[in-house]
Amino acid sequence: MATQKGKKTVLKFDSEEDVSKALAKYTADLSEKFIKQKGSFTVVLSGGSLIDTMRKLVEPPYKDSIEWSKWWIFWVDERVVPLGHDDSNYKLALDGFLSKVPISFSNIYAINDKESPEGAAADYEARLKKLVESKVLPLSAISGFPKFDLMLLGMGPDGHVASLFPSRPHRHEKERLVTFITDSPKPPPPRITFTFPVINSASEIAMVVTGAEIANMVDVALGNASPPDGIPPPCTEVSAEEELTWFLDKDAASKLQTSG
Ligand SMILES: O=C(O)[C@H](O)[C@@H](O)[C@H](O)[C@H](O)COP(=O)(O)O
Repeated sequence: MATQKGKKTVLKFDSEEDVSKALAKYTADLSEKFIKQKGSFTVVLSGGSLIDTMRKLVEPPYKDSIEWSKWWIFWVDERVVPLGHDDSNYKLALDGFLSKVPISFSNIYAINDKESPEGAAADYEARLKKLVESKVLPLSAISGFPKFDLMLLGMGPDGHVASLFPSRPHRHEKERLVTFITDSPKPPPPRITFTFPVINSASEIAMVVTGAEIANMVDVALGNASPPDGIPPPCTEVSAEEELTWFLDKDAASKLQTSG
């Protein structure tokens, strides 16, 4: 069984606008590569500022050049609220991205918003397992967990990624694909989230991080500084099977050494 993990690249840009441009090109290039390789492109979204930073992807030239019909969309985490609620990551992505491009509705994996957090996590996991059976999602030869082509992640100032928070034990979940939380420190409290075994089985991961308030945690995440409480936060655990690429604007990168 293969055991090799992928590489890490840190890209720094002068502005958030430049991050947005580079992220669009990166995503479009990966879309082309994976569709050529395997006929589909599985993309996992986050909530937060990511969707706004993806705005250049739905503009020319990418809007017209990407083979949107081959895309499959998932969420690395979702707030357990009705899909039409302003807190919903699905609604955020629908309004800012998905409604602007011709991705097949049946390829968009929103959560079941009629379920409890526990039920929604179990339901999402069961649907992922069906996609493994139908060969839409391969299994990682390294971990044995489903392997997505691209995960687009944000990070909180406390070092959380997805809805895996520093002070919550579910960040250590090693068996489940999807777990849940009812007391998220970032509102709203009820959420479901992919677990680290699934996140770290992705071929490619983009960590998209902008703004000065996150600069100290970027320094910790990249191993240049110790965490304030001595406990490595979730962002330090992220790795991809092929490549983890950090997209930072000048403000987010402001605490890094020039060599970082
Ligand atoms: O549902 C969520 O809250 C997100 O998926 C979450 O994990 C987000 O990515 C980070 O909190 C960063 O958020 P910002 O990009 O807004 O800072």
